[in-house]
Amino acid sequence: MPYLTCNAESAIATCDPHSLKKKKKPKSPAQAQPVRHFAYSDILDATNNFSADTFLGKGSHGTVYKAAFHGGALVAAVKITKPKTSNEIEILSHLKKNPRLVNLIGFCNDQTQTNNINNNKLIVVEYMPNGSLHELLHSTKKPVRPPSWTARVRFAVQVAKAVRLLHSSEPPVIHRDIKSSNVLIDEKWNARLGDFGLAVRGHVADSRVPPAGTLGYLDPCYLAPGDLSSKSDVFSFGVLLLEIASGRHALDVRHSPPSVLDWAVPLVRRGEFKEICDPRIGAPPDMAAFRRMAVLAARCVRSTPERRPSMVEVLECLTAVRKCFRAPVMWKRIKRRVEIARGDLFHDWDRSEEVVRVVKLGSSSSRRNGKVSSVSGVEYEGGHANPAVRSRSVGSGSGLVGFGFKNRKGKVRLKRSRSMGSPVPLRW
Ligand SMILES: Nc1ncnc2c1ncn2[C@@H]1O[C@H](COP(=O)(O)OP(=O)(O)OP(=O)(O)O)[C@@H](O)[C@H]1O
Repeated sequence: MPYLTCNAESAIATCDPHSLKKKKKPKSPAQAQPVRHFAYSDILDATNNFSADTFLGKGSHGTVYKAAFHGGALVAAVKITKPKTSNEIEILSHLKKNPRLVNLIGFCNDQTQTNNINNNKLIVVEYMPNGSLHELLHSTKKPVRPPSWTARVRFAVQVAKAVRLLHSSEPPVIHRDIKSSNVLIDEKWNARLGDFGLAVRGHVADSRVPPAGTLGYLDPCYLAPGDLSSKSDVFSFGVLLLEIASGRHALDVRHSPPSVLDWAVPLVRRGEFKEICDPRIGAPPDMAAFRRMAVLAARCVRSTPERRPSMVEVLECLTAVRKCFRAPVMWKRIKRRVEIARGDLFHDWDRSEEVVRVVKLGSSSSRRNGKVSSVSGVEYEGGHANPAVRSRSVGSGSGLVGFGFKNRKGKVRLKRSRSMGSPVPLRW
């Protein structure tokens, strides 16, 4: 029987039912299929001529439609993008299909036909029916409830698995655009990493691609092609982890500082972990495990890339955290009582209503009403009504767009957003 220790002060012993050997599940149809070539006419049929009711969404590089092939026997997502598509096909076709990725099903390079849509190539990927992690975390639509702690940690582990897989493939793949809107949720409510439009394959030292990524998630040390390493993905993952823990956007001008990173890392350094917890669901029952997760996130965003953990270490740590969160209910109850008895519990999460009930110390200090400073060069989600920054990718396989500024010769140069700041160096 394996024993799991969360930390020295609150060591708990748990029987770990998850370490028991699981039966290998049969592969999903998409995993078993080779990459297919689609005729443009089939795509037109499947998307009903790219009709409005098949429209799934629009990113900074293109549009995505839902496609039903063979009378609905195969439901997929068709992405029409200009600069990113070829790169995405190239990257995905070299990766083994994996349940943690939004896998490639096929593509259409029917030159004569696709001329109708400005020479765009089309990529067909697995359809993710439950939207993105960004929508789950930040949707204000009722009755959408924010994900529970168990679900959040599960999503974090699943994304970490996806990134570890990319970094350990031969040659390694660096995603360069890890963010909540690129984490899609499949039919079983599992997270998968998608959008490989900015990904780079091969040995990094050879890479000459200009820096690219999304404001708020972009590694501030990645300023030139030679700076790229897998640790840039680790940085973006750290920001994502803070977003998952706090429910705050990576950048949100309603807050000061607007960057989740600039706000959360000092709290981690001061040991104010409960302040980081998403107030909509309150502190998790296992604060020791949460602390580990928050410290891990802070280590991922360290200002020195070499001092950031590898994705192997990140995954190991998150897997341990997940086990604490999945500890049998009886153990959780006992631990919770101990925490209450010693005054360690700040919030009580009433599961039936999923509302935050303050048990001790009155209400938590508000972190939503801070003075807001503006962030230059960022786009607001849903126009001016919502000042949360819409996290759009910048740059492409061929150049950096949007995040930089044009000099007199018209060339785009990288501009560091003031709102990003550089992460506070950590001592642990
Ligand atoms: N495989 C898919 N299944 C279902 N919906 C998808 C799929 N891929 C993308 N979408 C949806 O389509 C929309 C646009 O996705 P896309 O990847 O082009 O842009 P993005 O990630 O939102 O932004 P950016 O291009 O800046 O990274 C998103 O809302 C996303 O949820």
